[in-house]
Amino acid sequence: MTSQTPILDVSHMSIAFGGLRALEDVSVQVNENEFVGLIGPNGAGKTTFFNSITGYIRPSEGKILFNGENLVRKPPSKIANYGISRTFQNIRLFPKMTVLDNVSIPMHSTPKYSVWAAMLGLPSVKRVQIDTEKRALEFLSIMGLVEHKDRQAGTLPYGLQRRLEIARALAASPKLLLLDEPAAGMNNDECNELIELLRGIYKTFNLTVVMIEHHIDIVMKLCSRIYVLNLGKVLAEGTPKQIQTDPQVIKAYLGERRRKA
Ligand SMILES: Nc1ncnc2c1ncn2[C@@H]1O[C@H](COP(=O)(O)OP(=O)(O)OP(=O)(O)O)[C@@H](O)[C@H]1O
Repeated sequence: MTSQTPILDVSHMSIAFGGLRALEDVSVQVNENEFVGLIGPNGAGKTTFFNSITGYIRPSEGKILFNGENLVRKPPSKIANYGISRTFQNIRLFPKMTVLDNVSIPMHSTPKYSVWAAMLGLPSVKRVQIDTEKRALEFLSIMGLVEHKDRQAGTLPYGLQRRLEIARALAASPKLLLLDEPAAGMNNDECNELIELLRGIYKTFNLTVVMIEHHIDIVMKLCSRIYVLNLGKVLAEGTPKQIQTDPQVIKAYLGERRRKA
């Protein structure tokens, strides 16, 4: 890692659920424009790590700095406004709403008009709504979803719902995008398409990305650096090559996945 100030600086963070230490003394630094992987066995604490950054779980110890701002004790809505968006392991869309509306909603989180203007139906409100729809369609186009724009989100095949989740996260204009198992449940072809899509949006939107993923080939292809969590602790950190050849990582995680593959 270079010596620049990290955009995300998590230091000595611990989280316990009753007697279970889900995270223990975890320190993770991510530089601007990095694409970082977070891997590890089931129950290692990866999603808990995302939940703490996004304000869903409060750490018992440690600091979470984003662009120098301490996120600990801040509510999820405020953290989202700082420029952190995420997707969820269990897809969280509005299933009864259209695909287009699912992407438009995050753009309304900071409306560019007053309540009065909206109530009076002023032309400025209409203009903002047209702009919002145009931008939402652009995100759908990037994610290959335009042809499905009028469908109810819940009726999309699983792989497309995952893509829609990413489009939604992008619509909030994040600086930092947290992807929680974006390839879960996808077949090989879908995984290959996802790699290209993620590579594209990472470059186009100048993003910083942290991705949890069990498909190791996806992590190895996209990430320049990887953290490995095991039993709530950072087991290793390094380049894909370093991680793939680390005996501790092979023992705790990669060996098991290779046997399954
Ligand atoms: N809200 C909660 N209450 C109690 N225990 C929890 C809670 N959330 C997570 N845990 C526990 O904390 C540990 C870490 O869970 P976490 O979901 O972060 O793991 P993970 O690495 O994301 O696993 P997976 O790869 O299976 O998604 C697990 O033992 C889990 O059962």
